[in-house]
Formats: sequence, C-alpha cells, structure tokens
Amino acid sequence: MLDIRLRKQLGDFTLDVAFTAESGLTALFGPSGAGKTLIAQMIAGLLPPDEGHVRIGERLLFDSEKKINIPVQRRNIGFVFQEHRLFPHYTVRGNLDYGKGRPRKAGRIPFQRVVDILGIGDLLGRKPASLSGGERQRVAIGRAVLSNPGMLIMDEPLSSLDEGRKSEILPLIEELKSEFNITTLYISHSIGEITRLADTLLLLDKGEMKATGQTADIFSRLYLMPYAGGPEAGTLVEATVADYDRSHHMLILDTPGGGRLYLIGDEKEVGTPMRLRIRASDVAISLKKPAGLSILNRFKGEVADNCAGAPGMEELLLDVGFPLAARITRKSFEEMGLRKGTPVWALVKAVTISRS
Ligand SMILES: Nc1ncnc2c1ncn2[C@@H]1O[C@H](COP(=O)(O)OP(=O)(O)OP(=O)(O)O)[C@@H](O)[C@H]1O
Repeated sequence: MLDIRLRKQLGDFTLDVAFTAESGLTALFGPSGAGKTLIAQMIAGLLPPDEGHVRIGERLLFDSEKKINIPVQRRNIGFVFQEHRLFPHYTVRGNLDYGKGRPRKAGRIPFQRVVDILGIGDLLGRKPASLSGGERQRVAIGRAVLSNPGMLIMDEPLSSLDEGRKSEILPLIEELKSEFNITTLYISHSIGEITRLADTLLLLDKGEMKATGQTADIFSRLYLMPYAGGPEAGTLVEATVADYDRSHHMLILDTPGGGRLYLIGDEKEVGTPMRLRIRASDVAISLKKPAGLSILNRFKGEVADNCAGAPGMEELLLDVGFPLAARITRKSFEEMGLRKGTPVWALVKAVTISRS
C-alpha cells in the first residue's frame, strides 16, 4: 500500500499531489513535464518535498510535520532507470549480487528464479559493455528485484529500447510482477505498456493528479481522453476466450456485454481472460446494421456520451454492453445527427485490436 502526499515548488512549477495505491503495479502516466520524475525522486528520497508524507506499507519514510526523513539508502527502494546504470567493472553476477538487500517479510527473492525469468543465466560472467541494450536492461531489472525492495520504481524502463526488445522484456516484467508482487511505481509515456501492466493508474498533468483509479475504468472516462493518450487513447476491454478458429488463426472472445470479438492471434485455452486495447480512432460508427463489409467486429449499442475533441474531432463514448470510446470527425458526427441515446453499430477491424 502506498500513501503519498507531496508538495513541491520549483521555480514556476508547482507539484501538489496526493494518492494512495494498493500493492501491485501502479502506473504514473502523463505528458512530458507533468512532474512524474519529481514524484519518483521524492518517494525515493533524492529530493525533499516542501510538505507531505511518504508511506510504503507500514513504513513512514517522510513526514514534514513529524520531521521524519529516512535517507535514500535506508528506504529499501529498488530502481530501474531509462538507461541501465550498471557497474561497468563488475560482471553481470557482480551487478546482481551488489544490490542484495535485506530479505523481505515474504523471504528473500530467489536469485536463480529471477535469472531464469529474465533469461540472463548465460550472461552471468560477462561485463555490461559486452551486452546488448536489451540484455543490459534485463540485468538492471534483475538487480533491482534482487535487492529485495519494499518497493520498486521503474522510470521509463523500456523507452531506450527498440520495439522488438520492448516486446521481449514486457512479458518478463509481467511475470516478475505476478510472481513476486513487489509494490511497483511504473513511469511511462507508453499507453501500451501501461494498459498491459498497470493495476492502478495515476494520470498526472501540470503537477496535478487528473485521475486515479483502476486502469480500465480511467480509460473509459470520456473527459479524460485528452490526457489518456492523445492518438493512442481508447478503451480497455476485459474479454474471455470463447473459441479458436484455427484455419483463420483467429481468437473468438466473449465481451462483457455478450457480444463476440474477433482477434488475430495464437490459440489460447477457452476461458482465458484477455485484456484488449481498442484505439478510439480505430472505431467507426454506422447508423444501420452493417452489411457487405470486411470488418468483423460489429457491436450494437448506443451513444452514451460525447464531447468535443481536438479541432474537427468529436470524442464519443458508446455503450455496446461495455463502454467503447470512439473518435470520429465533427463532420460525420453532425451529418449523422448523433446525440446521446442514438442507436448505433460500432465497427472495429480485427487487425487493429492489440493485446494489452
Ligand atoms: N530543479 C528544477 N528547477 C526548476 N524546475 C524544475 C526543476 N526540476 C524539474 N523542474 C520542472 O518540473 C517540471 C516537472 O519535471 P519532471 O522531470 O518531473 O517531468 P516529467 O513528467 O518526468 O517529464 P518527462 O516525461 O519529460 O521526463 C518540469 O516543468 C521541469 O522543468
């Protein structure tokens, strides 16, 4: 459990935030300059807040009123930064051993298990300079986890990597998360990373918290669309595998509203839950039941809400048994005469849906 309140004035910039988060992975998301790194630094003890408190579980690390300020090295927080920051003269094993911390209540995190999950067993004798960027970052993640931290702060841990490396490491972070359940604050610009990993989302803008809550819930709040990802904004759908069409390499899922959703992908066991992301700009709207179209995903519903988006754009929230965000032109919106309650069909191409 995190319980945080921070106030800090730096020149013209005011950061004033308060939030709590259960254990699990909490993502801190917001545009450049929002104050994400400042929050991380203040929790870590690298920068003193003007006012506030930092509590992780039962440990009070900072309290301006009680004049408590535990120094950074005693806060027991593991870090992963954008660049790896490994010790160049140590081998991979030396780097992993370096951070060894006190065992947590739940016991010491097993070295071999972390090495296996991260796939770095063959690298133990090598020095960081001889590793690829992705390998170095896996070692940096391993070092942070093996320090048995009370909390992990990951500040844009994948942003220096190319897409291929990112998609290799993301599932490893997911596996570490589910296996060791370390309270984690994960800072990222990437909607894809956040929707995949985060249990709780903190949406920050200009030093203020715009929203906090369950990730899927925040992504379905229309008024947050401008903050929640710009062109990447959209909806998270929690669906369940219902069937597999092997000849078309296609998963068939049940959505919360009962409608079927088609998605390209490898076979999964019936009943497997999947979190999917549908970008608002990938949703088209029809007033009539669609026919003669290639688009497989067709959901019947109605307009639940709407608001003006960027110039020329309209943001809509559709109720199709689950909340589905759609972004269309203002021109289409007006020509179709859409308003709250208008019955519509929502269309989503199967190839645009990504596994979150
Ligand atoms: N020492 C400082 N003096 C004055 N202003 C500062 C100082 N450090 C940071 N700031 C300002 O505080 C704001 C928040 O900075 P911060 O680095 O936390 O943003 P961020 O959300 O992490 O951004 P990014 O995603 O680009 O890393 C910025 O406007 C920054 O210019």
